[in-house]
Amino acid sequence: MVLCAVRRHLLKSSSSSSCGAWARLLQRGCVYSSVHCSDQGEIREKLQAFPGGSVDLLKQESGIAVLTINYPSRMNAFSGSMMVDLEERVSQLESWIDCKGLIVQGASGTFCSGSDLNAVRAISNPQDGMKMCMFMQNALTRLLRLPLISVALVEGRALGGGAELTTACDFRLMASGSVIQFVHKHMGLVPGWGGAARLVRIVGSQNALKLLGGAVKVDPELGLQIGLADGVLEVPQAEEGAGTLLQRAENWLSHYTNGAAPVVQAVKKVVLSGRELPLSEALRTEKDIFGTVWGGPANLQALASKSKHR
Ligand SMILES: CCCC(=O)SCCNC(=O)CCNC(=O)[C@H](O)C(C)(C)COP(=O)(O)OP(=O)(O)OC[C@H]1O[C@@H](n2cnc3c(N)ncnc32)[C@H](O)[C@@H]1OP(=O)(O)O
Repeated sequence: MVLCAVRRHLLKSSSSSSCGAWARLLQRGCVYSSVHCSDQGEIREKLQAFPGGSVDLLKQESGIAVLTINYPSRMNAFSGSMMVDLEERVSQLESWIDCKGLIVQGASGTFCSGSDLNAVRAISNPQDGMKMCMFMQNALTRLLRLPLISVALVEGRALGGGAELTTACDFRLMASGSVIQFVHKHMGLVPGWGGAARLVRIVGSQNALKLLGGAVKVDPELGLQIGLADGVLEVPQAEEGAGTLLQRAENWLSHYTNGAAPVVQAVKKVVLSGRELPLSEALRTEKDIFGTVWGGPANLQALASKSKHR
């Protein structure tokens, strides 16, 4: 119910800024609206029965947030309570007015090894499996639709649901030695957190079929070649200091997040509507979003500075 209220608030504030089509797109953030509202409590309760680890959010003054998947003793696998945590962190990001960027990373040198297999074994009946899948589809769809530019910083392994999580970000940066692998077939599964639908849009259906059908290990070189990776970062040597990989990722992301928050957010919104809406609706949405930045502070400042684009 709380989540529904947040969403209503978001929709209201989006509509009042004359972005009706954008508001409708946000509304689509709930892939399964019944999951989002009425069944939410029941699913949350079931997921909370499998505790462990956490998903941590650090919002920085720069407008860049860091989301950390944190369960090192299980290679950052998602326990049930971490799925609920993730959804709550996404809600917090949805209501962050000054957001510009997000880095999604794993704790302790590895990204995420998918679902916690202990929880998977305990909820292996199809009904509960589908509810978990719908919950994660909703959370990850809302993550991808945030009005900010997101990047998955993949260090170590991103396996199964962890590989799916990388596709819910706008970009993927692979650290040297890292691997993204959709291991689902080896587990007698297919992606269920929306990872297949998103993968097809990122690498095309031929490559997606190869990656899923062959459970291919994607290293940084292959990642760049097929467009799954947007960049490769060298893992810094120990003497260079802790946290340096994250700093490198922040530097990389800053090329896209420099500038005023409303403009960065508008960039993401026009791209998202272009990708998700039919052309006529996307054009109308683009016009509405254009209206929110035209004559705005960043636009007026740029006009006053007589800048040349050399
Ligand atoms: C729709 C979602 C579908 C899914 O995500 S299904 C899950 C897909 N993921 C997997 O199957 C990953 C299975 N794990 C592995 O392959 C290996 O543990 C992995 C990640 C390559 C790491 O190998 P190693 O470096 O040799 O380390 P290790 O095996 O000793 O693991 C360290 C501890 O972490 C645990 N762990 C790793 N992945 C886990 C998982 N997904 N769920 C639950 N526990 C997991 C592992 O059991 C081990 O724990 P412990 O030290 O034996 O208590």
